[in-house]
Amino acid sequence: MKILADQNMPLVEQFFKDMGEVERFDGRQLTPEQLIDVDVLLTRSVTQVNSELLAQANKLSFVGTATIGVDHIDTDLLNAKNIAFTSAPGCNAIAVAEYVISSLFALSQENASPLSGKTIGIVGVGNIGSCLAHKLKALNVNLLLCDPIKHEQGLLPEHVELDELLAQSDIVTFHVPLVKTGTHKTLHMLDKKRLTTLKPGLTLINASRGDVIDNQALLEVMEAGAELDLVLDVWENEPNILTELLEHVRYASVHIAGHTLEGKARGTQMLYQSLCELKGVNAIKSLDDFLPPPAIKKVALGSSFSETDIARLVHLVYDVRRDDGILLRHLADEGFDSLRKNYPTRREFSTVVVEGDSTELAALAQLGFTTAN
Ligand SMILES: NC(=O)c1ccc[n+]([C@@H]2O[C@H](COP(=O)([O-])OP(=O)(O)OC[C@H]3O[C@@H](n4cnc5c(N)ncnc54)[C@H](O)[C@@H]3O)[C@@H](O)[C@H]2O)c1
Ligand SMILES: O=C(O)[C@H](O)[C@H](O)COP(=O)(O)O
Repeated sequence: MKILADQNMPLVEQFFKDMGEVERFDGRQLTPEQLIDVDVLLTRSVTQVNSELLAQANKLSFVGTATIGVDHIDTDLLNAKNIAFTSAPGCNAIAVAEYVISSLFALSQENASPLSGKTIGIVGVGNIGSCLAHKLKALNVNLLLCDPIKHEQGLLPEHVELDELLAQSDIVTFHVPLVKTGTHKTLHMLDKKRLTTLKPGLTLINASRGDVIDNQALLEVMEAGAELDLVLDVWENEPNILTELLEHVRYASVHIAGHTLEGKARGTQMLYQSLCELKGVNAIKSLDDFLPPPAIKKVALGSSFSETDIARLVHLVYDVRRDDGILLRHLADEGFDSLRKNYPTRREFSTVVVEGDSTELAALAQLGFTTAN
């Protein structure tokens, strides 16, 4: 079996080497010719899987993307060609939720404004939105949730309409898929009209897809003096982003919110599990077989613990300002894709064991840390 995998997908050889011959490709440069005689194609988000790419795919029986977003895949085409398809729902939910929490604490610190008591609106309450909501409940904030699809399914009675959520929140964070048409389309969900009505002081976080916010319109409202705190991980037209927007953004990163070591590796593992299921073989390999130990393994707490201390602990594991600095200093000389490819290792909160008898231990466990008395 010939397996073609994106060069930025970790642990492919470890998971798949017993199932076939593994070859790597550059996600943005894959050509139709490279798919001749290939049985399995494993991608990340930058490869457009469409009729043009599959024109010469004579043996392809399985396509997997190690991402939750599937806007780069023509799933109808795969269906029509009887090619099995799988994505990796939830693989990076923890990573993105931790990116948002790191951003919230960084803003709270820099604005000298405690997080406690703030109203946070979450738009899109799927894997990421619900993981984030669960973690935020540990932090004494008010939550507003917007997901009309879940609401229609009877799964989110507390759903708040987007415009009401934007008006009532101090911070709004987007976790929707990119949907270009239909009643619930998310393309330019924040268009010029909505952007001009946002209240001064609002924090906007986008770690979903760049096209959810009209970037040109955002630049125009910022240039016209809008007082918004912007945290942007995703951009329209990646990798050729609107660089003029950067000077208006508090924390800017290169689409890495989901790029913890665990988040990316879980995506590979989920594709391995799906292919094993399709081939009727036991999926005996697991992430624990391959992940290295973290640099910081254990932290001991004192007996009294404040919000500032939780922020310090979060930033000990991951401070979003590290990634902001990398983008600002190196975008021009390295380029967007290269910064993503060479992203420094980031681990999840759960890799750190927090010891102590503080009453805050339960909150830290809910945030995702491993705790021990
Ligand atoms: N920046 C990153 O690194 C990164 C990482 C992971 C995912 N993402 C993006 O985030 C998106 C969400 O990820 P997820 O794992 O939570 O996906 P998910 O499919 O589990 O959840 C998406 C949720 O959005 C809801 N939704 C759809 N249209 C909506 C609308 N118009 N208004 C409000 N809610 C709407 C859906 O009902 C669903 O509950 C992905 O599709 C992907 O594009 C980005
Ligand atoms: O949709 C997703 O899961 C994420 O956006 C994903 O992490 C994107 O990153 P990439 O696949 O390009 O590494």
